[in-house]
Amino acid sequence: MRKKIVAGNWKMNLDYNEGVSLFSEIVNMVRDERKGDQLAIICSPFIHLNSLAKLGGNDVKIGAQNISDKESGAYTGETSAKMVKSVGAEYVILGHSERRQYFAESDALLGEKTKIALANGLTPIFCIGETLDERNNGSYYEVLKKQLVDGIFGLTEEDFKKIVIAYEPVWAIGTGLTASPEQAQDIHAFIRSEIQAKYGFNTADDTTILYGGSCNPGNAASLFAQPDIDGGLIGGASLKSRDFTDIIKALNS
Ligand SMILES: O=C(CO)COP(=O)(O)O
Repeated sequence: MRKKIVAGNWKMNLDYNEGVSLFSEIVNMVRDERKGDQLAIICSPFIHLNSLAKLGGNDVKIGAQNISDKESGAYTGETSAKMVKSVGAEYVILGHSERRQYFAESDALLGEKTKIALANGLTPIFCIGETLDERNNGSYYEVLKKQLVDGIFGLTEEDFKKIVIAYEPVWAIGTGLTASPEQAQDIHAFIRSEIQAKYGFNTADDTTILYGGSCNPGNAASLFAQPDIDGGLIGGASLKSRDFTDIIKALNS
């Protein structure tokens, strides 16, 4: 049975005190709303991880938004998977379009980061998504397939079973333009069929695939009602405790 997940991506927002305070609110609210088999995750900047992991308990899990592709050593400014794991984080977002676009992260690099995350006991939330041009010129299935093949289809089946995938159309991120439930379902079914072709039915059926891109309390329920959408990766709305909790509630509707 695949897990239902709502994960917040705080991106580069909130100083330390603001982060701890928002997270405490989220934990208190989520505790009352979350059903036992559902997972709430907050992916914060590195600075917050240690404190949030102590506050979250079983109600809200913690993830990072990036890790180094190296184990350790003379890489000034980098943070390793082992360091992230050592403070109690369990997840890491990899392949986010902002990292692909602004930090030139390639599929090959992301493949390395995925392996190093898994080797250190972190669960990657691996993002893929097409740009507006790629949507308009009809190349998006090809683009998404390449991101899957070059990024994560090199994993053994045992490792692949541990990861979470997020479909985030770049044109929907932070724009207020959400993919319609039908558009998102179409892509999620496509992703699942590619996983099935590579790893077989059971692995495909068990893989959690999240939708991300202007997901909010008003549209979450109709997205999550689609058969291949298993929850969301939430940017802006994860910075408001009520909105984030309402999106978790939408998993039940
Ligand atoms: O990038 C996202 C989550 O990773 C989505 O961001 P928004 O929800 O702000 O569109």
